[in-house]
Formats: sequence, C-alpha cells, structure tokens
Amino acid sequence: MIQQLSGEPIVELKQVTKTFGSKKAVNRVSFTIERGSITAILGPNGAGKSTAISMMLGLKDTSEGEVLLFGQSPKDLKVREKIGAMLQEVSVMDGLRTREIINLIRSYYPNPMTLEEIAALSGLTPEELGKWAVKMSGGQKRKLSFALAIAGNPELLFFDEPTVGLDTSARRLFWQTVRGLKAQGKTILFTTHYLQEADDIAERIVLFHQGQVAADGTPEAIKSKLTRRTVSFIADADGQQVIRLLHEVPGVTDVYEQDGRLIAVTSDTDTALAALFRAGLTVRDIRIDQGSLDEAFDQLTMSQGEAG
Ligand SMILES: Nc1ncnc2c1ncn2[C@@H]1O[C@H](COP(=O)(O)OP(=O)(O)OP(=O)(O)O)[C@@H](O)[C@H]1O
Repeated sequence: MIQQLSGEPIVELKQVTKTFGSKKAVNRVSFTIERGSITAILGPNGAGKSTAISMMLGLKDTSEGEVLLFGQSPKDLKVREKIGAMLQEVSVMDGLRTREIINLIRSYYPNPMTLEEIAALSGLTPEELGKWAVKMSGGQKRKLSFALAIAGNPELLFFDEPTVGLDTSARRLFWQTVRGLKAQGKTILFTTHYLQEADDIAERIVLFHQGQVAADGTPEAIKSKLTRRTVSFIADADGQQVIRLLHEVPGVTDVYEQDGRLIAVTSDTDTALAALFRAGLTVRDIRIDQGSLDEAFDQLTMSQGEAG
C-alpha cells in the first residue's frame, strides 16, 4: 500500500537522557516520528527501549532533554486523548467484565471507537466480552490490552512487545490489524524482539544499543549498512590458491571453507567474483547472500559489547 507521509512530526525526542543512579538508561537520544508511519524500536535487553517509551508516554520524566507529542508535552490532556498504548504488563481491574473495562476506557476519550469495532479489531468474542477480566487467559488478556489501546480511536499507538506469547496465527492477525490501523492514517510505534516482524512490518527501524540510537533507517538500509555480504561457491581448482587470491581482493575481510564450499565475506561481491574470473579459476554454484536483519543486529550489538 502506498501512502504519502505528511512529514508532520508526531513524536519528537530532543537529546533525551534518563538516568537511574549512575546508569544512563537512555543517553542523549533524538529522533522524530512522522504522521502515518510505522516504526519499530529494536534493541537487546536493557538497551533502553521501554524507558524511552515510558518517557514518550509521559509515564517517566526525562532527566535531560525533551519529549514532544503533537508538539506538546505527553502529559497534556489534549495529547493523552490522541494516544493509546499496549504495554508489556497486562494488569486488569478486578470486579469488572471485559466489556465494562473497555466501555470505561472508551468513556475517557472524546471520539472513541464503537464496542463493535473494538471487538472486531481485537478479535474479542462475545463470550470473552462477557467474562470477568481477571479470569481471562494470558492470550485473551493481551487481546484486551490491545482493545484498550485502540478504544479511544487514538492517532498515535504504542505497542511494547505486542506479540509475546501469541501463537503464529494470532500474531499474523495482529499485524494484519495493525496494518489496517496504519491504512487509516494512524502513527504506530512498536518494540519487538522478533526481528523478522520489524523487517516485515516497519517502514523504519530505530535500533537502540546501550541507551543510544545505534542505527536508524529503513530495514533495507540497515541491512545493507550492517550485514556481511558473502559470496560462496564450489571451487574446482586448488582451493588454497582460490583462498590466497581472495584474501588479496579489496573489500574481502574473511575467507573460509564450510561444507565443501568456499565462502568469502566482503563488502563488494562483484569485485571478488571478477577477481576469480580474471584469474581464470573455475568455480561453480555461486551464491551471494545479503545477510539477514538478525545478523545485522548481532553484528551491531556484539561489536560494541553487551548492554550493562
Ligand atoms: N526503574 C529503574 N531503576 C533502575 N534502573 C532501571 C530502571 N528501569 C530501567 N532500568 C535500567 O535501564 C536500562 C534500560 O532498561 P529498559 O527496560 O529501558 O531496556 P529495554 O531495552 O526495554 O529492555 P528489554 O528488552 O529487556 O525490555 C537497564 O539497564 C535497566 O536495568
């Protein structure tokens, strides 16, 4: 689906820092999220994602710097009416049925979705709507949590690890719904540990590492910047000769043998292949691999050490 982004900044972080004791959980982070976009915030455990989201939601104050939503403080009532969030912790009110909780949250917003819309989008069945909320299963509570996030028909939605604990079909359904919300022009930010989800769903990935933004761009751009490209083949000629030659080629950083194939890690696969052909070496079954987002992620987070 092609949708023009308006370029209107919906979320702005300006040199935001959050300190816990001597620990900088978020360290001078700046970025802007535009209306109608869908952005994944990625990063290893402890990278600062949840802390950043809490500040965006106005649940935590910044130690330094500023967060603006719709150009205002996230604590502004007019702003709160435009946002919805599904956080990791799902806690439900005791003594209320699912439907009653949803209606309660709807009543806080000026233009809420109808209960029917919410039920359809969250997949809550009439039976589940009638259940005591505390008696819902883990998966049902996550559906309720999603229902509450969208209940106010918000313009901006935050999902923190939304698909944890969902089975494959529930996960697929969830992302289909999120795409539908985006098609309505809503702005969406989510965190995930499933890199494939970020790759499939997000137009932009903001990669956190040790409290800072380590990479920011489209999934494609991040992969092309970070992944190791490899060219691999079966060498009919003397393998050692091929290895020696490849080591001399500009851009090649490693050459090794695996399962009968020679593999060259290089920033420039074309030059590596050209060098082989120029030398008249016969190789066959050539494969070029771009590398996955998982690899990009590992490469980035390993090269800088683990988050403390
Ligand atoms: N209330 C707190 N008090 C002290 N330290 C905290 C607090 N909240 C977070 N931290 C620390 O800040 C760092 C960032 O934590 P945060 O929860 O934001 O990371 P995360 O990227 O969301 O991790 P995860 O993927 O595990 O959810 C961690 O080192 C964490 O221990």
